[in-house]
Amino acid sequence: MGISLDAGSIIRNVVRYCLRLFFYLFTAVIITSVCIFFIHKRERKRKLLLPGIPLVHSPKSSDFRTLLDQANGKDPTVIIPPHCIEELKNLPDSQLSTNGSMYDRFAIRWTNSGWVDKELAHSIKYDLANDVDDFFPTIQDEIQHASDNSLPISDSWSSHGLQEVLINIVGPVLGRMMVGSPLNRDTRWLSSSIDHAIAVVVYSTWLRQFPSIPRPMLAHISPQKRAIERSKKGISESIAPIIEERMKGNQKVKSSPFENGRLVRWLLKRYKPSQNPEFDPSLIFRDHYSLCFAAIHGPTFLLVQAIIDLASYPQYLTPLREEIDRELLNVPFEGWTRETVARMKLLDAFCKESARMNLQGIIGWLRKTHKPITLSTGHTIPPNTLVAAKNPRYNARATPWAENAEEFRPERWLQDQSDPSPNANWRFEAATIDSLIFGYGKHACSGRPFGVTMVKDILSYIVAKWDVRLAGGKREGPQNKSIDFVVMPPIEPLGDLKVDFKLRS
Ligand code: HEM
Repeated sequence: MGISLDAGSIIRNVVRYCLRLFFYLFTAVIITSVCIFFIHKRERKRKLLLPGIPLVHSPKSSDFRTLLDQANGKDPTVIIPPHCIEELKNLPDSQLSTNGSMYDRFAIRWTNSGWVDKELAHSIKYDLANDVDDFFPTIQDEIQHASDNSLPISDSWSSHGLQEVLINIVGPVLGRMMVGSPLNRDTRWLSSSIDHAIAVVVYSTWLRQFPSIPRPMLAHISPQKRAIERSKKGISESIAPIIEERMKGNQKVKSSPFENGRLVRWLLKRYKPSQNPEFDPSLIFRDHYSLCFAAIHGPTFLLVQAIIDLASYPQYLTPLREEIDRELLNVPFEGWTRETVARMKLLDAFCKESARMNLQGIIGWLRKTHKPITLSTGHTIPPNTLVAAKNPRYNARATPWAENAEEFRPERWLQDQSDPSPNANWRFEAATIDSLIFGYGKHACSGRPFGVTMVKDILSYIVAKWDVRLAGGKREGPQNKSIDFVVMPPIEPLGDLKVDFKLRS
C-alpha cells in the first residue's frame, strides 16, 4: 500500500507542522516566564520580610556607601548591628556559616575556590603555629631576596605602582611558608597563585550582577572563567608531584620537611589518606586555591596602605626607624625572630592605625544563615540569607576611640597596653567586635598571627632600607575608593597613585 501526496498537501502539512511547533514553543516560553516570574517574586518576598533591617544590594551603582540603607536586590545582605555578632558568634556552622557566604559571594560552585574545611583551618591554626619558629629564618631570607628584587636598588628616586611591588614580595614570602623553596620562586606557581584570587573576584563580581536564575548558564561563558582555570591548573600542576611523592612516602622529600610542600605535609597529616576512603588529592588542590585566595592579597593590601600612610605622614618615619634600628643594632635582619618583630610597639600601632583608617571593606563578618535566626532586636532572619556587620570605622558609637576616629593617630594604641591578652584591642592582630579586620569568633582569620608578623617584618625591612614619598610632589594622602563592598586606594586599575622609592640616604 503506498501513500501518494500532491505538492499542495505537502505544503499544508509542513505549514501545519510549523504552526504546531511554534505553538508548543510559544506555550513553553510563556509557562517558563510565568514560573520564573513567580519564583522570583516569591524569592523577593521571602527575603524582604525583614522590617526595620537595612539591606544592600548590587543594582546599578559600583559604590555601595550610598546604598547602605536601601532595600531589594539580587543578593540582599542583612546588615546586623555589631553587638549582635556577640550573640551569633557561637552558632553552629549548620545554622550560620562563613563557607555559605563564600559559596554565594565568590561563586564557589563554579570556582571551587574559597571553601575552608577544618583540615585547612586547623593546618593554619595549629601546624603553622607549631612550625613557624623553625622556618622563620627562611622567611627572613625570602623578605630580603624578594624586596631587593622588587624595589629599586638606586640612590635616585623612581616611581612605582605599590600593588605590583608589594605583591611580588608577599607572594614569594607566603609561598616560602606554604610550598617552600625553590617552588615559591617558580614563575608559574607564583603567577598562578597571585592571579588566582584576582580572577575569582573579577569573575564572581561579574556573575553577581545577574539574577540567580540565569547564573548557571552564564557561569561558563565568562572569559574570566578561563583565567580561573588557568590559575588553578598552574597551582595544581606545580604541587601535584609533591603530593605524589609524599603519598608514596618518598624519603628524599621527607628529609627536607621544612622546605618542600609544607602545606601539603600538614594537610596530608590531617586528611590521613591511608585511613580515609573519601580522600582525593583534589582536596589538597582546593585547599591551596583557597589559601592563595585568603592569604596573599589581604597582607598585600595592608602593606599598600601602610606605605601610603608612611608617605602621607612622614613625621612617623624617624621614630619608626629608631625603633627598627634599635633591633638591627642587636641582631641583623636575617637573625630576627617573631619576638623581635613583636617587640616593636610603634610599628604595631602604626600598622593597626593604618588598617583601621583604611578598612578593606565597608562591611565585615560575612556569614550566611542556613536556619532561621532570631536576634535580640526581635528580628528573625530567614534561612539562606547573607548577613554581615558594618565595619567598626563606620560605626563610631561601638568603639572607644570614636572621639577622634577620623584622625590618623597611631599613638592612640600606645596609651593603654595593660591588657596582655592576644586579642587586646590595642594589638594589630586583635579580632574583636571593635576591629573586624581579621573577622571575629571561631572563624576569625586563623593565619593572622603569622600574617601580621609578616606584614610588620616586611614593612620594617622596607623602612630600614628605603626612603618613600608620594609621587608627583603630592603631600596629602589619597582618598580611598569604594567598589561593591570593597575599599581600595586609588591604585591601578582605579587610579594612578604611585609612590617614589630610593635607597635610604
Ligand atoms: C594579614 C592580612 C590578613 C587579613 C586582613 C585577613 C583577613 C581575614 C578575614 C577577614 C577572614 C574572615 C574571618 C571572619 O569572617 O570571621 C579570614 C579568614 C581566614 N584567613 Fe585570613 N587574613 C590575612 C592573612 C591570612 C594569612 C597570612 C593566612 C594564612 C597563613 C590566612 C588564613 C585564613 C584562613 C584559613 C581563614 C578562614 C578561617 C576559618 O574559616 O576558620 N589569612 N582572614
